[in-house]
Amino acid sequence: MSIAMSVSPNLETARAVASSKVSQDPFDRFDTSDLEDRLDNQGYAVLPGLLTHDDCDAMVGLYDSSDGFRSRVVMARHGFGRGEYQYFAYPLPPLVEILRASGYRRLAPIANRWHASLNIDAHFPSTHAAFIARCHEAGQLRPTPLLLRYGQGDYNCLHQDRYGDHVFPLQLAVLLAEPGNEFDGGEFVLVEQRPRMQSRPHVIPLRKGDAVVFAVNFRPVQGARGIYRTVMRHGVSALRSGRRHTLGVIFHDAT
Ligand SMILES: O=C(O)CCC(=O)C(=O)O
Ligand SMILES: [Fe+2]
Repeated sequence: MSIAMSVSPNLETARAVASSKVSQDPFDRFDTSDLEDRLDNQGYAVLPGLLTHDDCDAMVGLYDSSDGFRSRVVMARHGFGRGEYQYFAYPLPPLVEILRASGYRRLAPIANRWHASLNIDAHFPSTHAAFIARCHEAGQLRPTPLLLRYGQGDYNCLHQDRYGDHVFPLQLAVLLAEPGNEFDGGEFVLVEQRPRMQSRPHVIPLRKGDAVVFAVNFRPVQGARGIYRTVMRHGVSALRSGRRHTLGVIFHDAT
């Protein structure tokens, strides 16, 4: 039996769809200034239907592939929660690559404005290739986009995805399964820690294919006496049933 025949038809389809040339930039449908307003006002923004259901299914189908990933993490082993994820290896699937390059291009001006408002020196170049070159020069060489998989009772503890000194302050997660149909529970949660105040929770309702763009580690907030920063963490509440997958796109690479 040839190697190709031993691969399941679903996996074959997933590979074909996920590696086919992406003709349309998924961000084209969205108004960047609206995205910017929402990020400024709340530290996150939902992009409804960033990916089609077919693209979501193709991404999920990649999870069981024996190649294309650099490592697999079982969350309970590290106290990260329950469930598992895999980091993609380079070269990334074309759809992930386009989300990373195009997402970065749209978010870099916002990241630069956020940093300027908080008097942080780091300035982000306009292309993702230039930013990744900077990460690689600093020894942050390993790709960070990932696929996550949760089953009943699984959850993801509040965390921040920083992987070295070079941190791009915004990231993206795409929900690849339909709540209420493929799973219940498993809600995306952001917690915002405000200086000398109690922390504020945000539960972000997402449907299959929706993306949430959110602050990696902190965001600027306009206060009565100037701009201050709040610390952001994200996680996922426990699934009551079913199976939930997400695609995470982090723009910096890891040491
Ligand atoms: O599964 C989720 O919704 C959260 C994924 C996550 O932590 C990430 O993309 O960084
Ligand atoms: Fe994360």
